[in-house]
Amino acid sequence: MNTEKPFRCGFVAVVGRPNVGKSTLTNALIGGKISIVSRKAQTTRHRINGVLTKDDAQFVFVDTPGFQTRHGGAMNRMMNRVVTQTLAEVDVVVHVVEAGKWSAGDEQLLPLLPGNPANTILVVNKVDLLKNKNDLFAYVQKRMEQYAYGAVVPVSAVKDTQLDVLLSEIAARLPEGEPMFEPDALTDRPMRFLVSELLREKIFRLVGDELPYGCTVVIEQWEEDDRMARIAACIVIERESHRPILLGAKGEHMKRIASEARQDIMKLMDKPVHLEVYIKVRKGWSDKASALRELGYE
Ligand SMILES: Nc1nc2c(ncn2[C@@H]2O[C@H](COP(=O)(O)OP(=O)(O)OP(=O)(O)O)[C@@H](O)[C@H]2O)c(=O)[nH]1
Repeated sequence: MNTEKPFRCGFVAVVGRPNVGKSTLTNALIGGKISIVSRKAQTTRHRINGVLTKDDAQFVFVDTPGFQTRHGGAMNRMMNRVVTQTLAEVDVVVHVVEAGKWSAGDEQLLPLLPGNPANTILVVNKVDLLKNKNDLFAYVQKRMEQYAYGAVVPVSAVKDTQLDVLLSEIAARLPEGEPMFEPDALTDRPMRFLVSELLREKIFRLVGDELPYGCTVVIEQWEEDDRMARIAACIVIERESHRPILLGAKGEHMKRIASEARQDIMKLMDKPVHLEVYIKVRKGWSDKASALRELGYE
């Protein structure tokens, strides 16, 4: 008789209102490495945030595009549909909330959670900030009255508390199956590619709905030694009129894009990073094969 535990592999979505600690948690689970897969290489429609491979399970963390609360009306409804669909397609949903806190943003997510709650795990993050741990019980009880989560795991993503418990709760809910990715394949992606993807992600998140056409990010300078890295990145836009959108009032969009990207790149490279980001206009670049080649896109 074969008594070995079967290997499990599946998709996990981490959701929650802004600032509850989703990125911190995902990075802590993946082991500090941010792994991004090129969309072209994807075997699935989901955008993959990272993959964690253990002895008995592979966890494929996917992004949940569309969840935002700043749009009203039709836009919001459309966005919500995307979220609902993603959450219905993944194997496990991790709903992150902040210990002791519940706000309108949390409330808005409830109707989007899957109809069958057994594979949805409530993660109560930031328990390190709780003054009185006894309050946790009443807090969790309230959450369970709203939605019958399959499991509840209080954690601290920054202090690495209970993350192993969370992983085993997720693993138990993944379907049996062979790993979809080589254990190290994703972390071997060239660092430059990851950095440009990180920047693109920040741009998309901040001004994605306003920029009428996509823009591309080209890494123009890369100097690195054991102690630090100096990176210069250029955001190539198609029209001069897109520049003010990217810049924002007093350049605040660009500042935010660069500073958030820098934080992530530092985590990724595990050393201080000096990041310079500037904008270049390349008229109609996306139509021109030669321009694309020049920019490193075949
Ligand atoms: N004390 C404490 N702070 C935490 C914990 N997890 C995350 N944080 C902090 O909470 C803030 C938000 O964390 P993020 O991981 O950026 O949150 P997010 O949910 O990904 O936020 P969005 O990207 O805006 O959706 C950061 O300042 C984190 O350092 C935790 O377990 N304990």
